[in-house]
Parts: sequence; C-alpha cells; structure tokens
Amino acid sequence: MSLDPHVWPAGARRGDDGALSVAGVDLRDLAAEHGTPAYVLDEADFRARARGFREAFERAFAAVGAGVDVYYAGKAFLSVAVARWAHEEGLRIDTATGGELAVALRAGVPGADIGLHGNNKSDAEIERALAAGVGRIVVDSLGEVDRVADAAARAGVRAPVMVRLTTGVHAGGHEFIATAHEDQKFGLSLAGEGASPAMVALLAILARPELELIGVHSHIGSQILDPSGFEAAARRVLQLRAELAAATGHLLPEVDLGGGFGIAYLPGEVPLEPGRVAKDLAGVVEGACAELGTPLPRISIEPGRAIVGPTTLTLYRVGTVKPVTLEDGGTRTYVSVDGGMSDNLRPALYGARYTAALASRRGGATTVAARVVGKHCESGDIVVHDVALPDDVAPGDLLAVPATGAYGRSMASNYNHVPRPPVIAVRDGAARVIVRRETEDDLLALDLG
Ligand SMILES: Cc1ncc(COP(=O)(O)O)c(C=O)c1O
Ligand SMILES: N[C@@H](CCCC[NH3+])C(=O)O
Repeated sequence: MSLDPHVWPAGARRGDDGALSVAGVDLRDLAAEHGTPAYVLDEADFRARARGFREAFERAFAAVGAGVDVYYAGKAFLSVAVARWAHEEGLRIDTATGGELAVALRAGVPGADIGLHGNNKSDAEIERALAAGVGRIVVDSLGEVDRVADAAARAGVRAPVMVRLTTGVHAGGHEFIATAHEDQKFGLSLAGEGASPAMVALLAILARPELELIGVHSHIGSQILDPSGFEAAARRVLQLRAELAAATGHLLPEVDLGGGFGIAYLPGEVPLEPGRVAKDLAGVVEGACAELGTPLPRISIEPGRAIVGPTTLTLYRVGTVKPVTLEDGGTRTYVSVDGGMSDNLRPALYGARYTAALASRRGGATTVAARVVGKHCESGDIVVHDVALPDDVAPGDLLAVPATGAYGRSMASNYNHVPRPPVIAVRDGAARVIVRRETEDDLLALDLG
C-alpha cells in the first residue's frame, strides 16, 4: 500500500522489508526504545509547513502591497520544541491560555511575538500577558475591555489589543469547531445597525488610553476546505474597519483572518493549498479595500492544524484481533491497540475519520474490513472507523495512524488512568523525546488519598 503524501508525514517511507520509517527512523526501533503508543513528529516537515505558510502569505500579500505575520496556533499542539521551531521559521505564536503562554515563553519566544486569545481570560492570565509584553491581547467580550485596561493601568503599560469579531460566516468541519456563526460563545457580533456589539467594544477601547487598538480579528472555524468562507469574512471585517475609520478617524493598522485551514485525513482527500488561499485572500483584501477607499491593513493568520497535523503519526501496538459478525452477515475485524480515545478524542468528539497502516511489516496481500479501537471502557472508543488491513494483522504488530499531530496530544486525557503518550521528534535518522511519556507515578502523585 502506498503512502498518500497528503496524509502521511513528508519523511514517511515504507522500506524494502515493508516496515515504515519516518525521517530515516525505523518505527520498529523507535517502538523498541520508547514503547507505544507514541506520537512521532517529523521535525523537518513541521518546519517546512511553517515556513511554507509564511512564505506563501508573504509573497501573495507583498504582491498587493501588504505585510503579513503568521502566528502558529499553539492549541493544535504546543511544546517548547515546536514553539522554538515555529519561531525559528519566522512565525509568531498564538496562545489561548496562560498555560500555552508559559510554554511559548519557556521556549524563549519574545513576548512581542506572542498573541493571547480566550473567551474567559482570568485576571492572572491578563496580568501575565502584560508582564511578558505580548504583542496583542485579543478581546473577546465587552467586559474584558475594562478588565484589560485596568490591568494595564496597574502594570503601568499600554496594552495592544484586537477585538475578536463574529462575522456570521458559518464554516468548518463540524458544528463544534465552527466559530463565527451567531449562536456560540466566541467574539463580538457585527450584526446590528451602527451600534453592533463589535462597534460598541471598539469605541470602548478607543475611550481607554491604557489600550492601543491595533486591529480586528476573525476566526471562522476549523478544518475548512472551502476558501469562500475566509473571503466572505474578510470582506465583512474590512467593511467594519472602514466604518470605524469613518466614524472616528481611527484606521486599524491590522486585520487577523484567523486559522482553520483544512488538511487531508484520508487517502484521496485534498488539503487547502496555502499558496492558493493566500493568493485568493490577497485579491479579496486588495479588492475590498479599493472599494471601501481604505489603505490595506497588515494581515495576520493563525494556522494550527495545517502546520502540525500532517507532520505526526501515532504509533500503536496491536493487542487483540477479533472478527465480529455483522447483522448483514458480513464480518468486521476489530483490531485493539494500546491507546485510543485518551490520545485521540477526535473520532469520539467529532466523528473524525482516520486511516491506518501496518508499520512493522508489509502484511499479506489480502485485506479485511477492519475497525481500529482503543483500550478504554467505552464502545465509542474508536481510532479508525473503517480501514482495509492485511488479513494476517496480529497481536504484536505495530500500527501507524497518520495526521494526528493537531488536537491529538493537545486534547489527550487520562481517561481510565491511562498515562498520556510521549511526543517523539524524528529528524535525520535520529529520534528525540520532546514531551515525555506520563507514568503511573505521575498520575498517582496527583491523588492525595
Ligand atoms: C482564534 C483561533 N485561531 C486559530 C485557531 C487554529 O485553528 P486551526 O488549527 O484549525 O488552524 C483556532 C482554532 O480553531 C482559533 O480558535
Ligand atoms: N479541537 C478541534 C479544533 C478546535 C479548534 C480550536 N478553535 C479539532 O480537533 O478539530
């Protein structure tokens, strides 16, 4: 079986003996040394995707005369190593909590290159962000305007802020990950004549000298494969920017168009191509600004999934193999692995689909209809709903599930007291643990009896 390059890490190969390697590291050796399950992250692929986004957007927007900043959205997966790689590749870091901010700072990313989001930031998070001198705090509610301003006054600084807008554009792979329709918790709505919640917040910010209003922000959802939503949202945001300028004379220097760029999870799926989206968006921004008679803003974007998602596979070991007879008389082979919904919640939460391949050997030519399941006490603990696996798949085999880099480790849990797997970066034939495996001792240490 060939490895679809959209779905597998760029450095994944199947050797002559049928075993898989990533960046020159044989996954059998990696499993023997580090155990399973494990997230295996192709560092060169991560860096290339980060750089690729930055270069594609810089090129497309330079052609229309606008500057660009690319923020890596740490919620997809953040560790000190990846924050450092992203920053070395010229990206800034988008954080959503104090915890993510702490990781970015530990990586040595200067505060000025970090943004802070969150619909419910604590005072401590706001104070920490200001102390770190973050480049932007994205205000998500009217009440937050005064809270950030008061914190800035206490700290004796002027806080750079953006306002997160709800543009009414519905996009994304699943209802739970669409974020710009009206009836959800994020942002401030553009709806309403004149005094929309967004406009009220912008005016409130302009009234507080402790705040520097640098721009507006739109994030419409995640796993988006149709670029038209980004374009519609960009037009609405630029329209608001023009209205604010007309009403107050304050022309916002920046507009953030968010993240959400979709990837391929299954063979044959086609991801959004950064170069194409960048070009389309640059055209839309240029056209809309020309129509509105406003100069172009500096643009920023916040891709997470599209940078880290395809760089990582999860390596599992098969424990049991059980043929189950279906109601229609057919058979499904349930292949149980040593992880499951604790290391990848996406199938249970969003009905997300993945593929899998035998990693330790080639396997027989005949295949069976298989379902890869985890070891948790729940029938919805499914890793891969439907996949053709060699009919000789057996306990002890290694199984690799690709495209698990985004929202895998970052949403992992300890359900059933299963310790979370390590993240192992592979590069030039060498493996390095960048997030260690949790141990039973780690879990027991939390239990005070
Ligand atoms: C504000 C914001 N920016 C960026 C992202 C990153 O999204 P994605 O990983 O889909 O690119 C998200 C998550 O959807 C988000 O909420
Ligand atoms: N966790 C979601 C994406 C959420 C994006 C965060 N705003 C997923 O796995 O698809």
